[in-house]
Amino acid sequence: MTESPIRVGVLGARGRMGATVVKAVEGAADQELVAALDAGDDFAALEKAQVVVDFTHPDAVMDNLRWLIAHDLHAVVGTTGFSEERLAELRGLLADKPSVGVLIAPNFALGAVLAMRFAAQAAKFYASAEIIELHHNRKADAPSGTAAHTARMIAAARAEAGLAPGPDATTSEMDGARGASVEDVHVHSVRLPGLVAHEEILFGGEGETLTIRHDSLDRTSFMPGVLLGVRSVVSRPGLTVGLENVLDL
Ligand SMILES: NC(=O)c1ccc[n+]([C@@H]2O[C@H](COP(=O)([O-])OP(=O)(O)OC[C@H]3O[C@@H](n4cnc5c(N)ncnc54)[C@H](O)[C@@H]3O)[C@@H](O)[C@H]2O)c1
Ligand SMILES: O=C(O)C1=N[C@H](C(=O)O)CCC1
Repeated sequence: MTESPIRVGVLGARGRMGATVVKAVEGAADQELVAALDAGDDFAALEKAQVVVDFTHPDAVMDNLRWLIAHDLHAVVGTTGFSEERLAELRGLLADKPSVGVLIAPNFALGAVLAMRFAAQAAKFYASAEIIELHHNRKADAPSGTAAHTARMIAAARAEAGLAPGPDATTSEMDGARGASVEDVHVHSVRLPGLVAHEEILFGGEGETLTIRHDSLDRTSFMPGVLLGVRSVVSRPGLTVGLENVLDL
C-alpha cells in the first residue's frame, strides 16, 4: 500500500526561498502542497497542512511559530534570527504539545552543514579562527544565521577541548574593523549583488592556515535539505536545531 503524501504549507511563498520551496514541494512525489501564503494572507488555509515550511523574516517568524504550535502543526524553519531566548520560548511551548516537531536549520545546504561539522572538528586543533560570510545585498540580517551557528559550534568545540581563543595583538582598531564577535569568534559580513550564500571559516596555527569554504550558487542547493526536513519532522517531536541532527553524518 502506498503512503499518502505529506501535506505541506509554505509561509513566505512569494519570497526568494519560499517560491523555490513551493516548486520543490510540487516536484516531490511524497509531498503535496496545500497552502502557499505570504504576509497578509489568512493563515486558516494552513490548517489543511501537516507540516509548514517558514522562510519569512526574523521579525515575523516567532509569531508564525506561536500560531503553528498552537494549531498542532509541525514546522520546518529556514528563517534566521534565533537567539537562546527564542529557542527557550519554543521549548516551553512545545513542552505542552508533545506530538509537535519544530526543525530549525540556519542552513539547509548539504555542503554548508558539512563545512560547519568540519569547522567544529578543526576547532579542537586551532585556537585561532575567524569567519567571513558573503551574501546577496538584499539579505535582511547580519551576521548570517549560518555564520552565527558556525561560531557557536567552534566555541562549543573549544570548550570541550579546554582551548581558549587564540590571542592577537590588535589593540587599536576602527569600530567594526574586526567584525562582530560571536562567542569570541570574529565574524565578517560581506553584502554584494551577484552573490547567493557563501561562507569561509579560516583557522591559523604555527606556520599554516586552513580554510574551509562553502558556496551556494543557487537557491536549489537548499531544497534537498528542506524536503528531508519535511519528511523527518513528522516523526521528530520537540525542537531540533541544525540539519546535522537529521542527516546521517
Ligand atoms: N536556512 C536556510 O538554508 C536559508 C537559506 C536562504 C535564506 N534563509 C533565510 O530565510 C529567510 C527568508 O529569506 P528570503 O531570501 O527568501 O527573503 P525574501 O525577503 O525574499 O522572502 C521573505 C518572504 O516572507 C514574506 N513574509 C514576511 N513576513 C511574513 C509573515 N508573517 N507571514 C508570511 N510571509 C511573510 C515576505 O513578504 C517575503 O515574500 C531569511 O531569514 C534568510 O536568512 C535561510
Ligand atoms: O539568503 C539568505 O538570507 C541566507 N540566509 C541564511 C543565513 O543567514 O545563514 C542561509 C544562507 C542564505
